Amino acid sequence: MHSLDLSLFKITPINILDILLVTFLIYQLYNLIRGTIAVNILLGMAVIYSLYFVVKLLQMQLLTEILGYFKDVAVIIIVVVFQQEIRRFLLLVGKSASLQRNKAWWRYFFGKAQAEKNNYARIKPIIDACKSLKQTRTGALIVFAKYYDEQFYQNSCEVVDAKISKRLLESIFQKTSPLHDGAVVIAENKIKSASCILPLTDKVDLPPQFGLRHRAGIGVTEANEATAIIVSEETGEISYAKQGKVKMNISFAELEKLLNKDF
Ligand SMILES: Nc1ncnc2c1ncn2[C@@H]1O[C@H](COP(=O)(O)OP(=O)(O)OP(=O)(O)O)[C@@H](O)[C@H]1O
Repeated sequence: MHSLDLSLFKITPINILDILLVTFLIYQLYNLIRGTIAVNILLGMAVIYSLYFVVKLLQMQLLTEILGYFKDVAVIIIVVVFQQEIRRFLLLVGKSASLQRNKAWWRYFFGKAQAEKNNYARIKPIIDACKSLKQTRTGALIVFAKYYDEQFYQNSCEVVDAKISKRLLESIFQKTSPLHDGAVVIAENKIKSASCILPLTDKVDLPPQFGLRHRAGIGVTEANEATAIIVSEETGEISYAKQGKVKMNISFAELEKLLNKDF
């Protein structure tokens, strides 16, 4: 009599770690594509994939062959269709880790209080500018890029490369300024560029009052390791976008906290 080979079912700590890591990766992937058009594309691919197995089972040769071609190039299709999501995922895995490390070193050498004081001096002109933009109902989009990807930003931007100041931010977004259309990008503690045309998010579940400015603010945080402040021209409300998610109508105290953490 044959005995059942139980070695196949042996669960080792490595197997558990493996399963946990795969679950974590699937969860991260789900977070990245949740609410985007990518979910529909993924569903479409799953339907075609299932169809392939059904027609193969039914021995429908012509359809099996046609769907088989599709199955063979599925990896290429995934890379092309999901390039934004893959880019975001890789950025998430790689760059944030090194940034956290830099912050930790700074705090280790100079102490937490000094680090926070230093940060407040950096973010104060931005908060002051937002206050004034809100008051005058001037639309604005300010992006904080953790890494200034020259190729990504410079193609569609005017180079500024100036010290961050309230008055400069106000002047850029003045309706009569030639640079007011588009976004300002702040990186490496400088206003690096203005008038940037950014990728729009393809999210379908956004509030109806969100137009192109909000879509661009969210879109840039999906494609890059960046956060964005959006000041609505219509309502003066301030929104904050990070990793494709947006917090609406935030207070200045909240904005300060968020910038302190992210900038
Ligand atoms: N791709 C883009 N990248 C950066 N900025 C953009 C982009 N598309 C539009 N904008 C900016 O958004 C402005 C138009 O905003 P729109 O009224 O459509 O947005 P909104 O989200 O409704 O914001 P608001 O509440 O300020 O009206 C443009 O004048 C331009 O400055």
